[in-house]
Formats: sequence, structure tokens, C-alpha cells
Amino acid sequence: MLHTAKAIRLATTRLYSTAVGIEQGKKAAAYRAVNDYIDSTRRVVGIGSGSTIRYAVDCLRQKQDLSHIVYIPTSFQSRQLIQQANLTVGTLEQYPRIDVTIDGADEVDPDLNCIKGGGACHLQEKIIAYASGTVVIIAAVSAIGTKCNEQHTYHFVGLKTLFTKSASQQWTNGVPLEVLPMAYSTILSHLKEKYPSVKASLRMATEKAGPVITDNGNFVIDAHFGPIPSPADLANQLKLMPGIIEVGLFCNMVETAFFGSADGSVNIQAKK
Ligand SMILES: O=C(CO)[C@H](O)[C@H](O)COP(=O)(O)O
Repeated sequence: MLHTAKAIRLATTRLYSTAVGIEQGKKAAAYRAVNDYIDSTRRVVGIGSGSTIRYAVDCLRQKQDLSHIVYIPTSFQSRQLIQQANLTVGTLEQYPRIDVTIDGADEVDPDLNCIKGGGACHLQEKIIAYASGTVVIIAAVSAIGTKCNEQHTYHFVGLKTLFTKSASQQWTNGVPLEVLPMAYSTILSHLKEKYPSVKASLRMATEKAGPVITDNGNFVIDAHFGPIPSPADLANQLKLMPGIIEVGLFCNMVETAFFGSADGSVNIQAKK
């Protein structure tokens, strides 16, 4: 009994310190990216979505000399973050071209191709990234623990990490595909036929009955293809399937990725 209580205490402490370490890593990456990339010469800055971007907005909020910058959000969450920090929100309609965008990622490969869309925001994120002169990614270098999102609790080891061979080795929840609701079932069927080993499912909500609905009123399919040696080819193939609106593979878009560790150090990877 005593042993069990001690084991639970130990496990809780470890989990807590790991979670704290992950947050420290996210913060270190975000602050470094802001300090390296956002100065007073910037006019229009894109703000990604997710948990790591919160630290970037927090850092931007504290910079007095950046008050002229207009921030373009990539989601409802992102717009709220900008507004709550009393920063200026703009739209893509007003500012079709963006100087630089900072965003998070679920997995990044050595060529800085990313899997994104863990928060189901990848359609707007990709539009904003494509409109940006420069895209930088921020993430914790490694994460051991649990992460909750709308769909379910993820158990992962080394989720945010540079991987060595090909995309989709750490992020095994699948490549997020934003799909038109009327097409989801036929897309699942086409995916199975075209990629027999794929594990694909409709992302379900936890705080509501039924599927996750994106900010754009669509559904999300998570399609796990196993390791992806050529992410750009896969993304292009998937985009040809009617009903798939956007694929959570961001290829050849990122200039620099910042991976933060619990000790505050940041591993910076630049596009080769
Ligand atoms: O692509 C995203 C949302 O669609 C996020 O940027 C990605 O999931 C990373 O999120 P987090 O910073 O919470 O780890």
C-alpha cells in the first residue's frame, strides 16, 4: 500500500516535471524565434495556432518598439490570442502579403517539411504561410507525456523532434486532412483503396457529439501512412482527391525551425 502510494507520487512528480519541461522548451523556442525574426522593420506578421504560439504572442506583447505591427491570425484561437494581448489584428484581405509568420508544428523533418493540423487549423495556417515571405516554426525539442486535444489524449514520446529519415515517424496520429463534410465517407474509401496500409479516421470531438468541425465548417480526417519518404509527392497526390480541401503537410515552406529544451537552450535548424 505504502509502495503504491510512493509509486504514484513518483510518477506524478515525473509527469509534472516532464510537462513543465515541455512548456519551458516551447517558451524558449518561441522567445528565441521572436527575438531573431521580429524587429521594428516588420510590418505584417502571421500568428500560428496551438499551444506553443501562446509564448510567442506573450513575448511580442512585451516589446514596446513593435506596436506598429499588424498581426494576421490563422484561426479563431490565434485571433483571440492577438486581441487578448492588445496587439493589432488584421486580415489577409487588408494585407495579402505577410512579412514573416511564426507557427507551431506536430513534426518536422530534416528538410523542415512539417506535419501540422493537430489543432485542426492547417487550412488557414497554410494560406497564411503561403502568403508569407518567411515562415518559422517553434516547438519543444522533445516531449514525453500526454497531450490533450479535442479528439483524444495523445500518448507520445519525442513528439516534437527532428527525425532522421522521413516524415510521420513521431507524429503517428496521422496527417490531418481538412475535408468537405459531404465527402468524408467517400474520401475514407478512396484513401483505403489507394493506400491499402493507411489508417484513416474521422476526427471526433470530445466536448460535443460527433466530429470535430474546423473554423471553416469542415471535417478532419487523420490519415496515418507510416513513414513518408516524400511528403511533397504525397501532399500533391492527396490534393488531387476531390473533397480534400487542405493537407497538413507543409513542404518547402519553412526557413528556420526553433526547438526549445527544458534548460532554455534552443536548437536552430535552417533550411539547407
Ligand atoms: O498545426 C497546428 C494547429 O493546427 C499547431 O501549430 C500544431 O498542432 C502544434 O501545436 P502545439 O504548439 O500545441 O504543439
